[in-house]
Amino acid sequence: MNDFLFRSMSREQKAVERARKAFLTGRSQSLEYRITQLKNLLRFIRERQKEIAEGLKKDLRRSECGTPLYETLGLENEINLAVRNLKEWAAPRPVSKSMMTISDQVYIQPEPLGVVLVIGAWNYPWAVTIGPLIGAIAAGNAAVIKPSEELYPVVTGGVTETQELLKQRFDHIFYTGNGTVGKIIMEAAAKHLTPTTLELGGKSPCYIDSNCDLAIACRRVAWGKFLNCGQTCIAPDYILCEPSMQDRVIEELKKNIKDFYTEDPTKCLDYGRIINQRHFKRLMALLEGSTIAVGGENNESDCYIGPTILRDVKPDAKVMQEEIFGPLLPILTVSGADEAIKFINQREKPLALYIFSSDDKLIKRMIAETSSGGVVANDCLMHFSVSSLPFGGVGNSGMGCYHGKHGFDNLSHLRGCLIKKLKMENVNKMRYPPHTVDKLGWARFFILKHVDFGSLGRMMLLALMVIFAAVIVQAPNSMEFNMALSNALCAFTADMAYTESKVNLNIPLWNEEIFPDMELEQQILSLPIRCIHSEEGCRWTAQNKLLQAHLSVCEFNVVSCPNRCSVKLLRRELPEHMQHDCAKRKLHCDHCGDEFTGEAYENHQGVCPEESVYCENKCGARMVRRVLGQHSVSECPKRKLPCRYCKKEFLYDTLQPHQQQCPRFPMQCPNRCGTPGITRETLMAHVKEGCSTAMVLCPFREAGCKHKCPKTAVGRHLEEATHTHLSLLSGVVNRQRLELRELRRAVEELSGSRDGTLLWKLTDFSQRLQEVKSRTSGSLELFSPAFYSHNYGYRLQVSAFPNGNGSGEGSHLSVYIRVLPGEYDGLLEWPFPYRVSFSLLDQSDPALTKPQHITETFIPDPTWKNFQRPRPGALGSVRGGCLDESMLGFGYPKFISHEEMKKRNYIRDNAIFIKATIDVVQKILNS
Ligand SMILES: NC(=O)c1ccc[n+]([C@@H]2O[C@H](COP(=O)([O-])OP(=O)(O)OC[C@H]3O[C@@H](n4cnc5c(N)ncnc54)[C@H](O)[C@@H]3O)[C@@H](O)[C@H]2O)c1
Ligand SMILES: CCCCCCCCCCCCCCCCCC=O
Repeated sequence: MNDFLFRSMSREQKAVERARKAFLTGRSQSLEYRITQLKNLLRFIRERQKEIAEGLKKDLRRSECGTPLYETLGLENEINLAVRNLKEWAAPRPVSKSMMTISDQVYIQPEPLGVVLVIGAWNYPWAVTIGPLIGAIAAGNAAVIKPSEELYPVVTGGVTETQELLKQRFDHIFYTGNGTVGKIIMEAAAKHLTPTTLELGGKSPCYIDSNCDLAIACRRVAWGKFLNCGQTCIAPDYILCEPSMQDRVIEELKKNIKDFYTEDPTKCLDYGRIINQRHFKRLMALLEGSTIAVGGENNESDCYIGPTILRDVKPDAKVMQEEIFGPLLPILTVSGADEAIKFINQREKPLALYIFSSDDKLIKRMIAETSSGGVVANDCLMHFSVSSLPFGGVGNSGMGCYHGKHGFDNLSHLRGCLIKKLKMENVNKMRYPPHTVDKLGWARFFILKHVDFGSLGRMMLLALMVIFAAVIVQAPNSMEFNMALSNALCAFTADMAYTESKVNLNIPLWNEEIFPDMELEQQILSLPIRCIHSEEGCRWTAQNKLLQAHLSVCEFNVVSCPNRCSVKLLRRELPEHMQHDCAKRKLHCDHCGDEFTGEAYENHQGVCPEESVYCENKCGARMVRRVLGQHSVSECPKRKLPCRYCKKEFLYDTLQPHQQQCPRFPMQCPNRCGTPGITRETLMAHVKEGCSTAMVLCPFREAGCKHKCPKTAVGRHLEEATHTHLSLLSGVVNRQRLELRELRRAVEELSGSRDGTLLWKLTDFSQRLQEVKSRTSGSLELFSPAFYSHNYGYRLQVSAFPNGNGSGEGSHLSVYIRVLPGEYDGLLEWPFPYRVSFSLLDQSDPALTKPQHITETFIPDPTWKNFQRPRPGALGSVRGGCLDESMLGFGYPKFISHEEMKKRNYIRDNAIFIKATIDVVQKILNS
């Protein structure tokens, strides 16, 4: 493949391409290679046990022991089994021969398929991914693995990536998951005619017969159902029992739920959680319409659903319409086994069927009259752990199977092999034209006879065929032929008796009588022959009668291992087998000297306490394994230890340096104040703020107190210096008052208008008027904000006496204007020269009546003192207190009478508006 093409491929294409390329090198075919890979896989599982269990704890809240118990131990067993038996599984498998193939080699040769795609699910992610992988490796395949995205989203990707993967060509797809996706997988596989294994699910029924020990049955059902929070493909989905048993079944299940998971399963480490909120919601919806007998507690945020039992569930209830895959256990009542069988058969074929009964006949009958992927009597789930049983579904629950040799076979192509020689053409003549009745008779004989010959029998038959061939050629249709054949058979059958072979030939002999022919027998036995294993390489030739003796020593003869390990192999392979492979061979461990069988030795390897090993922490130390534990825990400089203070883990030799910087390291206050719990990271703050002996400034430092004393003496200082602090504070108040005044002035400056118009609103008018009227002396003058006659012009202010002053006092509203000291006075013409107008605005609605404002206008009297230039430096307003108050404003003491004011809407919402306008000549405005 050229580099450019490879780079332009998708991630999935690349993975498959890489696997295929590796497969085509042929290296996965050698048994040694397969065994090494399996052993590597075993080591990986053992080394990563902790991480594997931790991952599942996070996903499913599986307890730490749950994962080894239900997943990885089983995988270890599967690998050991494959390693032990691979040679036998992968060897050619001789099959029975017919007369037609008696002299041929006929066998099945398992061969690798190529690249297998394994798609796993999330509920037992290791069992359903690595399990098939073991079969794939053992069978000599390459494999691409796609675990469920629930577990490793970053590594694997989700549906899109899987679908991309499915576009590739595989030699087998092994899918575990739900049936809907199963159909997608099959459809994709069909494009390349890829064989597919589908490990699906379904509703696995559990029939509890009235004839059984209910306490034990319910204990086993409760275990099988609530394990992994019910998320087990073969969990009992629902119970079928007779109505009279229902209450007792519920009571027993309830008792066991409590025994396994305590009164409060939320706190029990052995009780798991639902994988995600989507499934949580799905399960909660399944409860609709059913009666909860036990449990039902739930918490969505924690994905928790307690072990729940539903009673009197009807077949059409929601919970009975799909695989539950969660901790809900419906009970349906049936009249007995007949109805249970009918109920099961009316539904899709389940992945598992559970029957609890003490009646063996009933168990056998239920097995005979139903169908399911697997069946277990008087227990749940346990068939999954029996490697010799095929594990898989049927119909809707899947197709194909695995575990042990079944996985090997499923992922191998079992190739039929027939190897003939270009000889014995005379025998073959019976199939060549011209076809005759005699030839057909012989063909019938050769085709229909299936025999299992021992080696000697085979040889005899061969002799028979030689004779047959000779005769059929010379006298194909004569008496002579029949006689010769009969004689030959007599010799043959005599020999059979002698060898005690089980050959039972029922050859059609045209009803002729058979008689012994000693001479012919001798002739046959004296024939020079080659060893029956000559094709395999045996060079032995001698008289026929010596064959038996030869075979007992022939290197090419198949023999059973004398250790009774059940392996059959060529005699010449025996020494090698007995020395290296035999599971029952005796071995001494070089390290501890103990004796083991081969099988036990394999398990002993890697764990022998006397073997010298390097420290796993890579500290370089070497020691016997026996002391490794002690070394790792208490001596190894590379062992990990948690810091006593911050609890983070460090290598032993970096712990010391860490503690010199650890932020949680306990420290003493340098002032020796004795405060406990100070750490390196809090020390600075403590010394600065918390330490009782640290020198601190007086709290009145902002007011000007310079006193400094230990924190503990602050109280005394505060008592002693009350006077000083008060006078400092009054200074602060005065300063702030001045600042406030300054600020107010600045605000007024900014808010006052600069276009010669003031619109001034006086609120609460009647209250103010009332207030002044009730006073015995003095009047109330209200001041407008200051405003400017124009930009850079005169600074002015209007004042009003609500109750009047001078001649208007008590009867009128008086209005005046004042010239205030302003910023630009030095630039202006003096005395103030511009015409001034006052208006009291009529607030009537202009849409209803034309407003009639009261307006008075005057030209300033140039002799009036207040129209002269104000004293420089006297900036401010009258209210600011900086203006000479003797400088009276100019205006109208009788601007408008109180009576007049009431007539129209001069007062509205208790407010009046006074408008003042300064007529500045245009020339000034333009300048
Ligand atoms: N027979 C068994 O051995 C076995 C084991 C475990 C689970 N199950 C069954 O699996 C089901 C639960 O698993 P799940 O299906 O929820 O697991 P899941 O969601 O993990 O899906 C299974 C696999 O299918 C892939 N997938 C999902 N949608 C896909 C799509 N549209 N195209 C291609 N691939 C897609 C996922 O990536 C995943 O690898 C249950 O029915 C259970 O009984 C069966
Ligand atoms: C005598 C002590 C033996 C303990 C052995 C326990 C083995 C338990 C086997 C449980 C099987 C778990 C089912 C896993 C199914 C995975 C596929 C489906 O979801």
